[in-house]
Amino acid sequence: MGLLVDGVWHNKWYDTKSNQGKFKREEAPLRNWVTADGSAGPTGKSGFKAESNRYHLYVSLACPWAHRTLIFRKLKQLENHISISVVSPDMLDNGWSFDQAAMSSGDHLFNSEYMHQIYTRHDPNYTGRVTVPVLWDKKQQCIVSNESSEIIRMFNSAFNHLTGNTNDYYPAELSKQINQINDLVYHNINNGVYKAGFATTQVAYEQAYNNLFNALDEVEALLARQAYLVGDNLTEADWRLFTTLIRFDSVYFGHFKCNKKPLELYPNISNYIRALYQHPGIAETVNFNHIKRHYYFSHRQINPTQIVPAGPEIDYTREHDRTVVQGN
Ligand SMILES: N[C@@H](CCC(=O)N[C@@H](CS)C(=O)NCC(=O)O)C(=O)O
Repeated sequence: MGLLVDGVWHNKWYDTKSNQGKFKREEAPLRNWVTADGSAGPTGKSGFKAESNRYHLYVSLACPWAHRTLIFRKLKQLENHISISVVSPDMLDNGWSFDQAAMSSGDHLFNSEYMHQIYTRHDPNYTGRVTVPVLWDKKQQCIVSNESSEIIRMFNSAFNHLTGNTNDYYPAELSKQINQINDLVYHNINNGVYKAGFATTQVAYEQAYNNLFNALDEVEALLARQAYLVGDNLTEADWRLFTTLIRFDSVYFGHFKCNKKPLELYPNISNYIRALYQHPGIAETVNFNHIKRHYYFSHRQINPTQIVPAGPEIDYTREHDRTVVQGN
């Protein structure tokens, strides 16, 4: 784990000392948008037109942020249009790697050894963390974006003319409600588990833990009244929450000490997780080998023995009580 400074890799863990033991996630810096006609998106430059086989997605199957983009690639039938490479779950002194002996697919574009080489290919003097997911433009040989919440919005709509898939997970009339729930989920749950797990003071940990379980209680109450986060249709908000929930009992409960209750004990949340898991195409985007191996093996300051737990055994294919959504 580390970062690039002027294009040179430095092995360094997150700095929590300067922030009262709290983990603070940095903003992703590369924020261009692929659009249907190549015009500029809400941020960044123009020139990234949606074209078949022009873009490549670098992901980790362990990472909840990258998982969102894989889900949208699947839901929006983009698999024949956007190629992918999968990094190894082991994120050690050189950061994400393409070690095929350690479960990586290899880098299909450049045969690189490490993910940081993709960032320096984009900018030889790059400074910053080397995160996944990354959306790469094969035409201009540069990174389009390294922000998952924006990559899924591009996938949601920019390629519709190529795929004919017009399912909309961020419909204009629901955008306000979706943004609102995303806000609660992002700060307290998606990032909340990391704030608990990476905290280096008791106070910072307990604060994150309390915020996390309060937010889960809110979600549990909401899911008692309706099938999904924003009514009866699946939206982006559900997929953003799902990638954290599916990792919860296997990783965050133990490794990140988010152990008030496993999600299996929340009647509505557990049914909801199964409904999303069983949605066509989704189960094949979930890989518990990568997920467990990444966290338990890579975070040596949290788990110095690097032993990967054998359990838990949870059957996500069991029946659920959510209504099946047609169309989306
Ligand atoms: N804001 C980014 C966050 C991505 C992110 O933090 N990914 C993690 C993996 S789960 C990563 O690559 N971390 C490496 C690091 O922080 O050095 C997004 O949502 O795309």
